[in-house]
Amino acid sequence: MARKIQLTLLGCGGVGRQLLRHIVSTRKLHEDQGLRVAVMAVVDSKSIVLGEKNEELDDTALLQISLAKEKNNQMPAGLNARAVRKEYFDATLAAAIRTITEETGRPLVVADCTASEKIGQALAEIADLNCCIVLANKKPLTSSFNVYDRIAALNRRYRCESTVKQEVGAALPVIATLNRLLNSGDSIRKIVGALSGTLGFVMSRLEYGESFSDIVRQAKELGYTEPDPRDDLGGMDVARKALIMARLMGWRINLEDVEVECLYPPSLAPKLMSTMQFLKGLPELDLPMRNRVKEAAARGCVLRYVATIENFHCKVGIVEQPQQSALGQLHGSDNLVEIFTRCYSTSPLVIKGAGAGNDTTAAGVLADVLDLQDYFG
Ligand SMILES: NC(=O)C1=CN([C@@H]2O[C@H](COP(=O)(O)OP(=O)(O)OC[C@H]3O[C@@H](n4cnc5c(N)ncnc54)[C@H](OP(=O)(O)O)[C@@H]3O)[C@@H](O)[C@H]2O)C=CC1
Ligand SMILES: N[C@@H](CC=O)C(=O)O
Repeated sequence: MARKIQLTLLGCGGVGRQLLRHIVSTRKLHEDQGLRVAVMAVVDSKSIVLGEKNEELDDTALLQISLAKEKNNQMPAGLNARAVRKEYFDATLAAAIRTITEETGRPLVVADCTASEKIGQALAEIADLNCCIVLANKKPLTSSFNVYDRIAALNRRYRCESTVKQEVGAALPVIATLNRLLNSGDSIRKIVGALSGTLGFVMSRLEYGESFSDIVRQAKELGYTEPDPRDDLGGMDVARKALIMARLMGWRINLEDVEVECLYPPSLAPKLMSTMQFLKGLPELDLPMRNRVKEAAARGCVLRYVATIENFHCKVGIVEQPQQSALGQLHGSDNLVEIFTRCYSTSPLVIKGAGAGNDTTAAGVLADVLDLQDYFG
């Protein structure tokens, strides 16, 4: 009898849809390992789809959901499912999760693949229900300590590898590495990293003379950017990743404490225009960016968007790097993290690999879900 990991998926956008496909395509692999990922519910911003009679959603339903959300952003009609409730509110999310755990009498993994800020409160309530939580969404871990502490209290029953290094799959575990270092009593002195697939892609493409606005558009098409690319270009996405690492080290700091360099002017801010209007306005940044790249090149350097975490301070912004340095050599959406500790003092522990993308992020989420298998008897 296979060990069943019950899962509820929150968010069925680029990452969530891909996660459903990964779950279906890895059935045989997991079966051979005596495991089954049983998707009990899929939730988007408007509805929740639950399996019939507390049963999991079957693979046909999972693929139908993934396809329909991709095609027209709607949950499909005529599913073999118990309920599709419209007008779904975050306030009822924890109640729905409680019902699933009570009715099935089994624990549940809740995977947050939304980009929602508001969902943090519901996740904190879900954490109180003793569920396991997996996050691709960085916002719940970077908002108030009321939410953070309740999720963090789950200890080994929450996983967030995809928030920091979405490409981990199973290969580049930054969070797991930090946890191992901390648990072994090593002290982390400094972390320096290029943590954004989008900004890595943008900075390295600028070296080939492409225009800033074109590269950003490509990054969006490739699924590297956040739903609103201003989260990336404004530095907030990198700031959140830095904050997640800082809080993991026990620092009681907030997003406002992170020093952030924003790459677009206030005239293009979200409160003034939509994402589409922003993309249209981006060419005004082409020339200043081109000049900045040229000036750095005259000094034998390239531009990289770097996070530095040191002495209870996090800073994210563009830094000129010598072309031959490890950061200067990064290409495309590759990310790189250098961790300096008592044990790794002169030669840092380095983690490097391919950057953002829905496929790799979903694989990272799935790896985190499977990592929780010991909680499912
Ligand atoms: N793409 C990448 O490379 C990486 C992404 N991430 C993170 O993964 C997360 C998902 O990204 P992505 O898939 O691109 O985002 P999308 O915007 O494509 O999808 C977000 C999904 O969340 C749903 N949603 C929004 N609010 C709620 C809510 N309150 N309750 C339930 N569902 C909700 C949306 O519903 P609806 O469909 O109805 O609009 C949508 O299905 C983000 O937090 C991102 O930062 C992390 C690492 C890498
Ligand atoms: N937009 C992010 C995606 C993952 O966090 C990035 O570009 O790195």
